[in-house]
Amino acid sequence: MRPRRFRAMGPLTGRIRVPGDKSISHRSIMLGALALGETRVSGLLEGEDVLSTAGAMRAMGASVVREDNGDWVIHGVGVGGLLQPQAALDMGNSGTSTRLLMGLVASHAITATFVGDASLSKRPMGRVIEPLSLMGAEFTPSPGANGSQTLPLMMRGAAPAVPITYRLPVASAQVKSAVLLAGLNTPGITTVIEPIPTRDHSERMLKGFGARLEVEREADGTRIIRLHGEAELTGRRITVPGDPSSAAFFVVAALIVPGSDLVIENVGLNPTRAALFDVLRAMGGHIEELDRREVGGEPVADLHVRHSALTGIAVDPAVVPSMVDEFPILFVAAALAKGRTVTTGLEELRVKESDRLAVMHAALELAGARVTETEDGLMIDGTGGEPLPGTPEGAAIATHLDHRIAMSLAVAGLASKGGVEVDDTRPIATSFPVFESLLDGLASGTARA
Ligand SMILES: O=C(O)C1=C[C@@H](OP(=O)(O)O)[C@@H](O)[C@H](O)C1
Ligand SMILES: C=C(OP(=O)(O)O)C(=O)O
Repeated sequence: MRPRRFRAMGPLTGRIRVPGDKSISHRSIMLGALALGETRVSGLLEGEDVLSTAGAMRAMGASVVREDNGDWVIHGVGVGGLLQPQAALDMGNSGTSTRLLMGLVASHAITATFVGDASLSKRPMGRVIEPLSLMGAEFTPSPGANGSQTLPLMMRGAAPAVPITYRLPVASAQVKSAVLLAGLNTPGITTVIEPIPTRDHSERMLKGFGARLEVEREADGTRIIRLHGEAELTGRRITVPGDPSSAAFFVVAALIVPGSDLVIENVGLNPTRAALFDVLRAMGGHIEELDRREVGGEPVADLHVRHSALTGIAVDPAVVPSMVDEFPILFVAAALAKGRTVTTGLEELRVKESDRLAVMHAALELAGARVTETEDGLMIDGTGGEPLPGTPEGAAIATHLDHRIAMSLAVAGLASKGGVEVDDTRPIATSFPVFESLLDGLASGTARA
């Protein structure tokens, strides 16, 4: 464990840049590993989750190499060409690696065992086991596994796999992507019906690599995604935009720390990801988009954020999929806002790296905030801008191997009287390895002015 007390510091000013998007980084490596020829990725997130994906793709035959200039170069095996891994695939803390790679393995004639850390080993895999079994894959729980739907799991892919039409029972980009990736090496057309739109990086990137994929939108917003199987993918150049889910921590920090005036450069603003910024604006946050442009086929802007007086709101549950990872940090903003913030429709937060409703409830209360937990959300009565008391001496926030809990409470510490003690900062490296150095740079005034 690596504990740390995060304390109030001066205003956040200057310009920073956050690392590459985690979702796009995973997919760059996976699709590059299935393509023919070279894929060159700049701005790849070098977080532990993405490195788990890189390790697995190497174990299945792809060459994945980091060059001295920071670019990552991938030489793929071609769709259908994945090799039998010689050892269990260690997915660490990463749900995205696990579920998407299960999709890839499902339509190859190979057997793979997936293992993960204590957090990942509790997360539900039934949601991918169901559609991938319909496609022909077979799953065997390892002896001693806790039930049949959690890691460790052994799976045997099917070749040829069976194309399916699958309606997503849960709004999940990971499940959608698992089925689409399995469809790549499946004869015929694999169809995913998505009643509630989720992040669309897989669709954008599959097309970019040359797959035939069509998206139809129905009047009620349902998306029907059809992927033509036995695809041929061709290597390409990818520039990964900055991760909005990482930028979120510094956006909220600048909003709640008096005097702050911060520019966060190169933030991905794909509409299926960016709802947090709209919610914070509706709460009174000054967040301005500068120089809107396209990077790697994704909308990007620099965000100019200034300290703001926030007001609590009721968050529309319709936006949940487009900010699903941002609720822990939104809860921190709510704890500093004037009045009550009400969130609903957040059942999925209970099956992330931790139960993010229960853990944020306990964490914010320990830091002195007023929080009520419901079945599907939190209600938070904010301080109206007054700093939180902070965690008492000798008590620490339990982060439960969840990077977003650790970073959210670190930000809460910046707006506290006595500081917030986080029990373990190590999980931060899964998605945002330079989080603490960026924060410390801002505190010491070394961020670029
Ligand atoms: O597809 C992806 O890259 C992701 C999808 C989301 O998960 P779900 O699909 O389980 O909601 C998100 O929470 C995760 O951080 C990344
Ligand atoms: C839920 C997350 O990631 P994953 O599902 O890939 O572990 C996250 O990064 O917040």
